Amino acid sequence: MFSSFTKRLTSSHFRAALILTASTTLAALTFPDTLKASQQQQQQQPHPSPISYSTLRTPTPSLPPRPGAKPKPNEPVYTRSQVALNDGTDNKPTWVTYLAGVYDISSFKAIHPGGHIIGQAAGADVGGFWEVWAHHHHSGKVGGYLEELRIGRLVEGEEEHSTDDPYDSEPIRDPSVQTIFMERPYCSETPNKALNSAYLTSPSALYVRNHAPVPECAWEPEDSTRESNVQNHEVCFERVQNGTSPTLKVSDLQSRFGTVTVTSILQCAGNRAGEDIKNTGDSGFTGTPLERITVGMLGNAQWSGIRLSSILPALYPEQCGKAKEHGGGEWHVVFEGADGYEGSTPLARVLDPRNDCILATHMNGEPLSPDHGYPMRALLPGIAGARNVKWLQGVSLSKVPVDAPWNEYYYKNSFGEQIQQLPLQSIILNTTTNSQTNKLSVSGVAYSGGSGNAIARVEISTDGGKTWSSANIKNEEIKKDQSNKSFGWVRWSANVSAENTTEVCCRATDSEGKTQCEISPKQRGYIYNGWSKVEVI
Ligand code: HEM
Repeated sequence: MFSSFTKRLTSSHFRAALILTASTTLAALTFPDTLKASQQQQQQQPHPSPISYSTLRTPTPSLPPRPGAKPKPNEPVYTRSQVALNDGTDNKPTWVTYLAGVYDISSFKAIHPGGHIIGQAAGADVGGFWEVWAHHHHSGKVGGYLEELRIGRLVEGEEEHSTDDPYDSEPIRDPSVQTIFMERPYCSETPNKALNSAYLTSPSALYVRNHAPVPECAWEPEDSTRESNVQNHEVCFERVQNGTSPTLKVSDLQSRFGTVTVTSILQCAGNRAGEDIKNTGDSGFTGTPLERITVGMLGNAQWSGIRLSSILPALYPEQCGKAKEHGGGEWHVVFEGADGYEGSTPLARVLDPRNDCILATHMNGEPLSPDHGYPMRALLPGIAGARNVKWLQGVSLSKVPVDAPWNEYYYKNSFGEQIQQLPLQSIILNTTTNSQTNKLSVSGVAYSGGSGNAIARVEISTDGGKTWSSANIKNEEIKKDQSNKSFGWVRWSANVSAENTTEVCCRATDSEGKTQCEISPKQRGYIYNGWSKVEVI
């Protein structure tokens, strides 16, 4: 899936990053038709430079390259052409280079957490790929592998020097409205104040979890052409019938299937990762910039787009018919982003009209912003953010979940299952003590996650959960639209006595009577939903 997608990449960013830093062998293997054209295009054409988003683009600070593994005494020395010969074909070993080191990844390929795409660097340098998949520069795990895999060094002067920066055209972000964890790939959360200030979260404040640079399709020009570019955006629906893969324009999809607006939270599976570590011990987040995640990888918005429950049966009647007969069966919907990211979600979930799954083009009435997937993204209410693939350019059905790293290695629970549905949740966003009345005002949000059930009550405790009092839920501000369920959040507030109060906690109960537990089970650091607890100073 990934490799077929890679051939369809249109971003000159990606091509440039891969081509200019990888060997000719690699480039010829991966992008046979586009290599020369792309290089010429790079030289001849500056980046598109209209106003609005594009003039606001700024380079993000580059990361220092990972040091690589130390040279071993008397280690062999190789030329780049010798490395290129060992590209894993015809039973030859697979070698790669990084800085001056030569590495044998023949056995490592099979256990690489990023999956088989490591093969794209066979016989060549990994540096350019790691500029795109910059997690290699953050992860504590990569250095140890490099030590193990090192087999020699390059002759002096043959190291690769990256000439292109895939992160040089990121959208500008206002650091005053987001808390930034990583610049490459950009990753941030929304501060409590912004979450607490309105029923709908603004696009500029909404958390961002990118895994690679923002791709070229989102480098959008002037405000005047944003809407028309959305209409002209194309999505490839792979192997629809008789093996054909039609590419359909958004405007065609809209006129055929209509558009709807639904309200839903969007939440990263790693939200509350810091509390998870505090309450249940270390996780994969420990030691990474993401261990600082608090409660803000979350937001609530009105999303407009086309229902997948209309599109999929029309394009994939056979599979959808079977899925309906057998309660969903084995099929998965695979979403491919223009950044190389992929995710999949069971067809049964996406096909059920009650689940409000759409291909979204607008957030709160405006075209999506570059960081939130312009011109189109998957929006699967109640499903972890990681599956709501941004910069959508491909949709397909598969009998197995997609074998991308974000499905196979990341975003899985302790049982090795792909995380899909978000849990019931309530979060305290503000506490204020009034010293005159000796009252504590508490406010926050609650939502039911994957079930889409209404929130029946939110309760507050100031004695560690021995006694509870009900909060006031602001049901009146829920926006009316075409939503079939309650995937949006409710905001709530409460006034409790501040007398001897050192900590306040909250829990939510949904319309089926399900209530949050004090501490939720360990899920490899994901989807923590224990009571939200805040110290009162
Ligand atoms: C010597 C070569 C390589 C080593 C030792 C290596 C090692 C790793 C490790 C340890 C991780 C998991 C990091 C963590 O979870 O903390 C990872 C993830 C990943 N790797 Fe590699 N890798 C190599 C080459 C490549 C290449 C050439 C590519 C792309 C063509 C690639 C693509 C990825 C991707 C996409 C991920 C998922 C994380 C992300 O979103 O960036 N890797 N790799």
